[in-house]
Amino acid sequence: MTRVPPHSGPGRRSRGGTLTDHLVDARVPRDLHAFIASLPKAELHVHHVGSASPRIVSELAARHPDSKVPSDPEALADYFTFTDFAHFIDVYLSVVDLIRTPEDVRLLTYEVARDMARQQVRYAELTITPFSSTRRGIDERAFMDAIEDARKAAEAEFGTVLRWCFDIPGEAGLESAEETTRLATDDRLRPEGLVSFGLGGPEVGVPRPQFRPYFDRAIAAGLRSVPHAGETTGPQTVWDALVDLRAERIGHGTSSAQDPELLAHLAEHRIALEVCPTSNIATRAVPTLDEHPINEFVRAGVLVTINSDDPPMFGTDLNNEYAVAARLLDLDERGLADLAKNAVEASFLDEDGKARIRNEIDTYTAAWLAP
Ligand SMILES: Nc1ncnc2c1ncn2[C@@H]1O[C@H](CCC(=O)c2cccc(C(=O)O)c2)[C@@H](O)[C@H]1O
Ligand SMILES: [Zn+2]
Repeated sequence: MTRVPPHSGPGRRSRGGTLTDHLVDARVPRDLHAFIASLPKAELHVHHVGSASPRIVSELAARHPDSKVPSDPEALADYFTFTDFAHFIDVYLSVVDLIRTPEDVRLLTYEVARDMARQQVRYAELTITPFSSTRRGIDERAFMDAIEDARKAAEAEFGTVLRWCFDIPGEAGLESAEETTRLATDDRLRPEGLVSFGLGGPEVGVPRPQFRPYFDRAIAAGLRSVPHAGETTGPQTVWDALVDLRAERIGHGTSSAQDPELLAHLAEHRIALEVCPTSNIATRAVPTLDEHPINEFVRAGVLVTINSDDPPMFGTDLNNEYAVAARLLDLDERGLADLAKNAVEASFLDEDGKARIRNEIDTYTAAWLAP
């Protein structure tokens, strides 16, 4: 197995910069960017289709000219500019429509793993929405085989360990909840890599409690509960995710900062927030990075993890999200290493696997700081 060398960003724009140039913050010292690039990491909140690189999306758009997704990378960057969250979901679904065959699924999954390996991601829990693919005609058995084939190839070739989170696209209603639960709990179908069960899509008009019976079935089948909550709605949505869906982690949880009692509860019970800073700006969930509540989370003692959500769509990658966190939290190398270890702690990897990555992080950081 060969380690994929770190590289500076997710790809090169035709005008010579990288997709994240406009986000790489000059206020973060260059050597911190270098430290981050080779820092071993774990990622807990990142979406399958949302991670399709511009190259993959362009290639698939060229195969399907009937799609409204541009095949030109330059036009694609403009296409991935959103006026609000609903607009983001529309664009997201237009990319979902490009994934039409099991081979598309396998290619996408393998290439996402390659991009992660380039950023020294040792372990990732990738959120997949199987309902969105099976309802568009991809055979369920072929879908599972495609993601498992890519997962095993990526681990063998890149050393990146992938696990799956299957999530319900909440706005698609209880039909999608039933289908997602069936795919996640039927022993003849559920893939070996499946570890958790989530809930994504718009939160407005999609109350969490209605999904309790489905999360009960998923948890009874041994899956861990990790719904999105508090991304575009208030702290009550986070409370509902904790109480009704028995969430062990919260996707985003941005509005938790509005409720000191909720922050104290999250901290006391070590319920991690899967924070995705640039996502929150790109979807307009938070107006500007300087207004992001990540500092409130840290001050309250909440277990904060850093994630990229849908990196190419948001013109970022995981390394850049760590650089954003370094600036917002004023972190040095040790602070960044602690962030990386938070994600390891909050992951559903077994204890041996956690110890292995934690040791890698500590060894790397010590070597970096050695005089
Ligand atoms: N930041 C995010 N916050 C929330 N979700 C996010 C985020 N990023 C990515 N997602 C993904 O977007 C999907 C949305 C899919 C969806 O809403 C929908 C609605 C109606 C029909 C269908 C369909 O497939 O027929 C799908 C979710 O499954 C989720 O995994
Ligand atoms: Zn998400």
